[in-house]
Amino acid sequence: MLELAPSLLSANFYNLKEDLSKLKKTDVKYIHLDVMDGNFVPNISFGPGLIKSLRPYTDLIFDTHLMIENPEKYVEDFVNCGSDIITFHLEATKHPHSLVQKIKSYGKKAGISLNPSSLEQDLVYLLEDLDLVLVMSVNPGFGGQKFIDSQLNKIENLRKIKEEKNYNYIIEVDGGIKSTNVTKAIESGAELIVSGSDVFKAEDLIDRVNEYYDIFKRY
Ligand SMILES: O=C(CO)[C@H](O)[C@H](O)COP(=O)(O)O
Ligand SMILES: [Fe+2]
Repeated sequence: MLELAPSLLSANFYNLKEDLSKLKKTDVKYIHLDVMDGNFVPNISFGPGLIKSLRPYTDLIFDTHLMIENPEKYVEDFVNCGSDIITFHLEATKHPHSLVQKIKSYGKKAGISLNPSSLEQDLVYLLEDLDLVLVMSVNPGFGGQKFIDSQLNKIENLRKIKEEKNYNYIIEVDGGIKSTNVTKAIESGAELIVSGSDVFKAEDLIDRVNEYYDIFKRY
Protein backbone atom coordinates (compact mmCIF):
# COMPACT_ATOMS: atom_id res chain seq x y z
CA MET A 1 0.00 0.00 0.00
CA LEU A 2 1.53 3.31 -1.10
CA GLU A 3 1.38 6.25 1.28
CA LEU A 4 2.53 9.86 1.24
CA ALA A 5 4.42 11.41 4.15
CA PRO A 6 4.43 15.20 3.64
CA SER A 7 7.59 16.69 5.14
CA LEU A 8 6.82 19.55 7.49
CA LEU A 9 10.25 21.06 6.82
CA SER A 10 8.85 22.97 3.84
CA ALA A 11 5.71 24.18 5.62
CA ASN A 12 5.21 27.74 6.82
CA PHE A 13 5.88 27.36 10.54
CA TYR A 14 3.54 30.24 11.31
CA ASN A 15 0.71 28.30 9.71
CA LEU A 16 1.24 24.77 10.95
CA LYS A 17 -2.20 24.42 12.48
CA GLU A 18 -3.85 25.47 9.23
CA ASP A 19 -1.67 23.12 7.16
CA LEU A 20 -2.49 20.22 9.49
CA SER A 21 -6.19 20.91 9.16
CA LYS A 22 -5.84 20.92 5.36
CA LEU A 23 -4.05 17.56 5.51
CA LYS A 24 -6.98 16.25 7.53
CA LYS A 25 -9.15 16.73 4.44
CA THR A 26 -6.95 14.36 2.40
CA ASP A 27 -6.07 10.64 2.51
CA VAL A 28 -2.73 11.38 4.20
CA LYS A 29 -1.95 9.17 7.22
CA TYR A 30 1.66 10.15 7.91
CA ILE A 31 3.53 13.38 8.58
CA HIS A 32 7.33 13.38 8.14
CA LEU A 33 9.23 15.35 10.79
CA ASP A 34 12.82 16.30 9.91
CA VAL A 35 14.98 16.90 12.97
CA MET A 36 18.37 18.50 12.15
CA ASP A 37 21.10 19.35 14.63
CA GLY A 38 23.49 21.53 12.59
CA ASN A 39 26.14 18.89 13.17
CA PHE A 40 25.16 15.69 11.36
CA VAL A 41 23.77 17.95 8.65
CA PRO A 42 24.60 21.61 7.88
CA ASN A 43 21.17 22.89 8.92
CA ILE A 44 19.10 23.25 12.09
CA SER A 45 15.35 22.62 12.00
CA PHE A 46 13.31 21.79 15.10
CA GLY A 47 13.30 19.37 17.99
CA PRO A 48 10.97 17.45 20.30
CA GLY A 49 9.38 20.64 21.67
CA LEU A 50 7.74 21.51 18.37
CA ILE A 51 6.70 17.90 17.75
CA LYS A 52 5.09 17.74 21.19
CA SER A 53 3.12 20.91 20.55
CA LEU A 54 1.66 19.43 17.34
CA ARG A 55 0.60 16.13 18.89
CA PRO A 56 -2.76 17.32 20.33
CA TYR A 57 -3.85 18.66 16.94
CA THR A 58 -3.54 15.55 14.80
CA ASP A 59 -3.82 11.78 14.71
CA LEU A 60 -1.37 11.51 11.81
CA ILE A 61 1.41 8.98 12.21
CA PHE A 62 4.48 10.95 13.31
CA ASP A 63 7.34 9.74 11.12
CA THR A 64 10.35 11.30 12.84
CA HIS A 65 13.55 11.47 10.76
CA LEU A 66 16.50 12.19 13.04
CA MET A 67 19.40 13.83 11.23
CA ILE A 68 21.39 14.20 14.43
CA GLU A 69 24.69 12.88 15.79
CA ASN A 70 24.48 10.35 18.63
CA PRO A 71 20.74 9.79 18.31
CA GLU A 72 20.89 7.27 21.20
CA LYS A 73 21.18 10.24 23.59
CA TYR A 74 17.77 11.60 22.59
CA VAL A 75 15.56 8.55 22.09
CA GLU A 76 13.45 9.19 25.21
CA ASP A 77 12.83 12.79 24.11
CA PHE A 78 11.52 11.65 20.73
CA VAL A 79 9.42 8.92 22.32
CA ASN A 80 7.90 11.33 24.83
CA CYS A 81 7.01 14.02 22.31
CA GLY A 82 4.70 11.61 20.48
CA SER A 83 6.71 10.06 17.62
CA ASP A 84 5.30 6.84 16.22
CA ILE A 85 8.28 5.94 14.03
CA ILE A 86 11.81 6.95 14.99
CA THR A 87 14.36 6.77 12.19
CA PHE A 88 18.03 7.51 12.74
CA HIS A 89 20.97 7.55 10.35
CA LEU A 90 23.27 4.54 10.14
CA GLU A 91 26.15 7.02 9.79
CA ALA A 92 25.28 8.82 13.06
CA THR A 93 25.80 6.10 15.65
CA LYS A 94 28.34 3.41 16.50
CA HIS A 95 25.79 0.88 17.72
CA PRO A 96 22.80 0.84 15.37
CA HIS A 97 21.63 -2.61 16.49
CA SER A 98 21.25 -1.64 20.13
CA LEU A 99 19.57 1.64 19.17
CA VAL A 100 16.96 -0.26 17.15
CA GLN A 101 16.26 -2.46 20.17
CA LYS A 102 16.03 0.60 22.41
CA ILE A 103 13.47 2.34 20.18
CA LYS A 104 11.41 -0.85 20.01
CA SER A 105 11.55 -1.30 23.77
CA TYR A 106 9.38 1.83 24.02
CA GLY A 107 6.79 0.30 21.70
CA LYS A 108 7.81 2.56 18.80
CA LYS A 109 8.64 1.57 15.24
CA ALA A 110 12.34 1.72 14.42
CA GLY A 111 13.81 2.89 11.13
CA ILE A 112 17.30 3.42 9.76
CA SER A 113 18.17 5.91 7.07
CA LEU A 114 21.03 5.74 4.59
CA ASN A 115 22.80 8.75 3.12
CA PRO A 116 23.20 8.57 -0.67
CA SER A 117 26.84 7.51 -0.16
CA SER A 118 26.00 4.59 2.17
CA LEU A 119 25.37 1.10 0.87
CA GLU A 120 22.39 -1.11 1.58
CA GLN A 121 24.87 -3.96 2.21
CA ASP A 122 25.93 -2.17 5.43
CA LEU A 123 22.39 -2.65 6.68
CA VAL A 124 21.98 -6.32 5.89
CA TYR A 125 22.47 -7.67 9.42
CA LEU A 126 19.90 -5.19 10.74
CA LEU A 127 17.13 -5.62 8.20
CA GLU A 128 15.23 -8.42 9.91
CA ASP A 129 14.68 -6.19 12.98
CA LEU A 130 13.69 -3.02 11.15
CA ASP A 131 10.21 -1.58 10.70
CA LEU A 132 11.40 0.91 8.10
CA VAL A 133 14.36 1.72 5.85
CA LEU A 134 14.63 5.30 4.64
CA VAL A 135 16.60 5.82 1.43
CA MET A 136 17.81 9.40 1.16
CA SER A 137 17.54 10.50 -2.46
CA VAL A 138 19.25 13.84 -1.72
CA ASN A 139 22.08 14.70 0.64
CA PRO A 140 20.26 15.29 3.92
CA GLY A 141 19.95 18.81 5.30
CA PHE A 142 17.66 20.78 3.06
CA GLY A 143 14.34 20.60 1.28
CA GLY A 144 13.94 21.44 -2.39
CA GLN A 145 16.96 19.57 -3.76
CA LYS A 146 17.17 17.46 -6.91
CA PHE A 147 16.46 13.71 -6.78
CA ILE A 148 19.64 11.59 -7.12
CA ASP A 149 18.77 8.86 -9.63
CA SER A 150 21.50 6.47 -8.49
CA GLN A 151 19.47 5.81 -5.34
CA LEU A 152 16.82 3.94 -7.34
CA ASN A 153 19.10 0.92 -7.49
CA LYS A 154 19.39 0.92 -3.70
CA ILE A 155 15.59 0.93 -3.44
CA GLU A 156 15.37 -1.97 -5.90
CA ASN A 157 17.91 -4.01 -3.93
CA LEU A 158 16.04 -3.37 -0.68
CA ARG A 159 12.82 -4.53 -2.33
CA LYS A 160 14.51 -7.73 -3.58
CA ILE A 161 15.90 -8.54 -0.13
CA LYS A 162 12.52 -7.81 1.46
CA GLU A 163 10.75 -10.16 -0.94
CA GLU A 164 13.35 -12.93 -0.75
CA LYS A 165 13.56 -12.96 3.04
CA ASN A 166 9.96 -12.03 3.74
CA TYR A 167 11.01 -9.07 5.89
CA ASN A 168 8.57 -6.50 7.20
CA TYR A 169 10.34 -3.16 6.76
CA ILE A 170 8.62 -0.36 4.88
CA ILE A 171 10.80 1.16 2.15
CA GLU A 172 10.66 4.94 2.41
CA VAL A 173 12.18 7.39 -0.06
CA ASP A 174 13.03 10.96 0.92
CA GLY A 175 14.29 13.90 -1.08
CA GLY A 176 13.52 15.54 -4.40
CA ILE A 177 10.22 13.74 -4.91
CA LYS A 178 7.54 15.48 -6.95
CA SER A 179 4.22 14.29 -8.32
CA THR A 180 5.96 14.47 -11.71
CA ASN A 181 8.81 12.05 -10.82
CA VAL A 182 7.33 9.87 -8.08
CA THR A 183 6.57 6.95 -10.41
CA LYS A 184 10.25 6.05 -10.81
CA ALA A 185 10.61 5.67 -7.04
CA ILE A 186 7.40 3.63 -6.84
CA GLU A 187 8.45 1.36 -9.69
CA SER A 188 11.77 0.72 -7.94
CA GLY A 189 9.98 -0.38 -4.77
CA ALA A 190 9.39 2.66 -2.58
CA GLU A 191 6.24 2.34 -0.47
CA LEU A 192 6.26 5.41 1.77
CA ILE A 193 6.91 8.57 -0.20
CA VAL A 194 8.21 11.71 1.50
CA SER A 195 7.50 14.96 -0.24
CA GLY A 196 8.21 18.37 1.26
CA SER A 197 8.50 21.33 -1.06
CA ASP A 198 6.30 19.83 -3.76
CA VAL A 199 3.42 19.53 -1.29
CA PHE A 200 3.83 22.56 0.96
CA LYS A 201 4.88 25.01 -1.77
CA ALA A 202 2.08 23.90 -4.07
CA GLU A 203 -0.53 26.47 -5.02
CA ASP A 204 -3.16 24.18 -3.48
CA LEU A 205 -1.89 21.73 -0.89
CA ILE A 206 -5.01 19.54 -0.93
CA ASP A 207 -5.01 19.26 -4.75
CA ARG A 208 -1.35 18.29 -4.74
CA VAL A 209 -1.84 15.58 -2.12
CA ASN A 210 -4.81 14.25 -4.10
CA GLU A 211 -2.60 14.17 -7.21
CA TYR A 212 -0.21 11.80 -5.40
CA TYR A 213 -3.03 9.54 -4.23
CA ASP A 214 -4.45 9.41 -7.78
CA ILE A 215 -1.04 8.21 -8.96
CA PHE A 216 -0.84 5.67 -6.11
CA LYS A 217 -4.17 4.16 -7.20
CA ARG A 218 -2.58 3.14 -10.49
CA TYR A 219 -0.22 0.72 -8.67
O1 LIG B 1 15.09 14.78 5.05
C1 LIG B 1 14.92 15.73 4.34
C2 LIG B 1 16.07 16.62 3.97
O2 LIG B 1 17.19 16.21 4.62
C3 LIG B 1 13.53 16.09 3.85
O3 LIG B 1 12.61 15.12 4.33
C4 LIG B 1 13.44 16.17 2.34
O4 LIG B 1 14.40 16.94 1.80
C5 LIG B 1 12.06 16.59 1.88
O5 LIG B 1 12.09 17.75 1.15
P1 LIG B 1 11.90 17.81 -0.44
O6 LIG B 1 10.75 16.90 -0.77
O7 LIG B 1 11.62 19.24 -0.71
O8 LIG B 1 13.18 17.31 -1.07
FE1 LIG C 1 13.43 13.61 5.86
